[in-house]
Amino acid sequence: MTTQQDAAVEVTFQGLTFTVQPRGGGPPLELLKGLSGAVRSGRCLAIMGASGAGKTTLLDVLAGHDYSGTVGGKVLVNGRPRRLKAFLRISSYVQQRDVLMAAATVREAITTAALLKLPRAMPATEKRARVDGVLADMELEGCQHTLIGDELQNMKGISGGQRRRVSVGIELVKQPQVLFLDEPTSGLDSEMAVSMMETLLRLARGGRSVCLSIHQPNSIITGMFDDFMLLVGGRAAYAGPWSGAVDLFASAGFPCPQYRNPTDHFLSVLRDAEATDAVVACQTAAAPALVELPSMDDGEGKPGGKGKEADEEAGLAGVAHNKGGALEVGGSRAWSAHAAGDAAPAAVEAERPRVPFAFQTAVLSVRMLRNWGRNPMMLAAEAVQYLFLALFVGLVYLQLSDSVETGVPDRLSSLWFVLAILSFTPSYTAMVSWDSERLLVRRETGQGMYRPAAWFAAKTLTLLPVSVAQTTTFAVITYWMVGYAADAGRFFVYVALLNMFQLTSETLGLLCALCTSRSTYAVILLTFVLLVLMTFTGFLVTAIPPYFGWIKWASYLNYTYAAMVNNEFKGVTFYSAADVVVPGADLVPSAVNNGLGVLANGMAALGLMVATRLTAFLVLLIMHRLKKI
Ligand SMILES: Nc1ncnc2c1ncn2[C@@H]1O[C@H](COP(=O)(O)OP(=O)(O)OP(=O)(O)O)[C@@H](O)[C@H]1O
Repeated sequence: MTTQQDAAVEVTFQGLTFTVQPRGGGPPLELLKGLSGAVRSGRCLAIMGASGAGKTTLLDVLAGHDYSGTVGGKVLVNGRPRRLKAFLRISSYVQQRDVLMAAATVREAITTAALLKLPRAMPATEKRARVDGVLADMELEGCQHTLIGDELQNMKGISGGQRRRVSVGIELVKQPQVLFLDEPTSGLDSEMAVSMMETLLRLARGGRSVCLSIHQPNSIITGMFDDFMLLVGGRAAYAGPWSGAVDLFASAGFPCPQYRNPTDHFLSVLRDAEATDAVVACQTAAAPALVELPSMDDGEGKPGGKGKEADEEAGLAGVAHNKGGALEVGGSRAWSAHAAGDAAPAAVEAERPRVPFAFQTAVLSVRMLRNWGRNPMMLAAEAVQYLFLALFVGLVYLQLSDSVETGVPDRLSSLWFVLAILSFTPSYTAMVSWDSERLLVRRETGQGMYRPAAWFAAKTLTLLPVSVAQTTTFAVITYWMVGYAADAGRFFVYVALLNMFQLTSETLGLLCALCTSRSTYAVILLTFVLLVLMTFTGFLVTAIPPYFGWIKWASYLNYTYAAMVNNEFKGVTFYSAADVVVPGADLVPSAVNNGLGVLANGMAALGLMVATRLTAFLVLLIMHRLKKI
């Protein structure tokens, strides 16, 4: 795999600036201050600097990753303005944090990436070969069948170094020509860090352009750098071949002491503001080769003479022509248009998924099912929870009588209690589940691996049978233990109403989680919404103030409760202490009786279930667009 070289791609940047508006107000912050350099084919550019120097920001901007600021300056791909959408197709970005599915094995994680990232038309044997190649390249063959795991979930798995390799491997399946990595060696011991660097160097030598940020490299690792960029406060203290860095510091008056790791020396010099200014001034004057941009007038201005293929790969061929078909590669018109496009975050388009929606949904469904299969305790805990709550309700209201004095109020409160349980339980479960998936969905949809709609469809498809099984079990136990009307028709209506209700609650939990950036906020929002809705079912408050009247009509709790009460009371009789027969219909409290029958209330509940689901779907799409998930 490392030997495959489609086309050499060189990314150059000149006068790159990045400015953000601080959230707390104040003047704009310039995080990158006129940086120039190049990520060259077959070479490895290492970016170093103290914490907060701007390494991640630079990688984000170069990789075209999601950012919320204004970019200035030029980013060229093989000498031509970068077209972000096309560039994302030929490049990959491995972020600092490993966001992986804990319940997948190493091979499964890379296979899923291959299925979703590679064209559907590619034969399965070829995809398998690609996965094998990645496993070999990343030296993961020995642990390919080991679970990735997660300490927080108490799931034993692969080591930290192997996790980093899996993250890189997931990006390598599409054989990117340019690879950006944010601190690929962080958290690894020195031996693993060296091994990771060797792997990356091998990839570079295979024809890729590799750009990485790094912290505290040891001398073996620094010996592997081809090109080097040293940042200090968003400025470049050095940008050029690694071999020239020591000389530059020496010429600025800061020679590296013998036997000292040069990178340690550089960082210690840059701690002093005056010394930093001296080094930056020296660097500006020296302008090493790395900074020089290829000639923009030269359509073949790229290494290896593979300009045409590389341009096509970068998607540049189309934009390089004006309306008349004449080349406009170096023209300022074309240039400024693209620079502006890159500067606007809204224009950042992720790589388009190349596999059909149905296939994405199928792959994700299999992964979700496998996740449940590997976490039997998760499913079992939920089942036990429903079972326990059903038995609890059954025992509290065991075999209610037909007495007007006791049976009627207890029936009303038991039905309300059942709904209270099915309001909180599924919604909180959905919220917790989204919280554990949020980062993974963000990374994968952000990279265009699949559409958010495919995730939503897979979630709905896989969740539905489980929810129905859980709720139906809950309904059967409560119905017969409590002793509601012994009538098959009423029983099935009860089961159907509870299933719709459970799904709406589950969706409401997801909706609250999608609308908020943190689980804490989601809990607050969901609790508030549910408590408000529960207040106005007619059970807790009989005379609802007119200004709150509208809540009742928008509440799925109101319709479901009214349907359940009508289903239980209408057409049956109850007995008072004086043995007077009272028709059940007369015992439905006026506050609960909303004037609609069982069917009409059920249809309203169904409509709200669909509406809530659609709203959650739309919010997911909007949040994805706004890069907020
Ligand atoms: N959106 C933002 N708004 C304000 N300041 C920001 C924003 N993003 C980054 N910064 C600031 O920009 C500086 C550079 O951040 P960056 O994450 O690029 O540093 P870094 O060199 O990668 O640091 P580290 O090595 O600790 O990861 C930091 O001071 C950071 O606080």
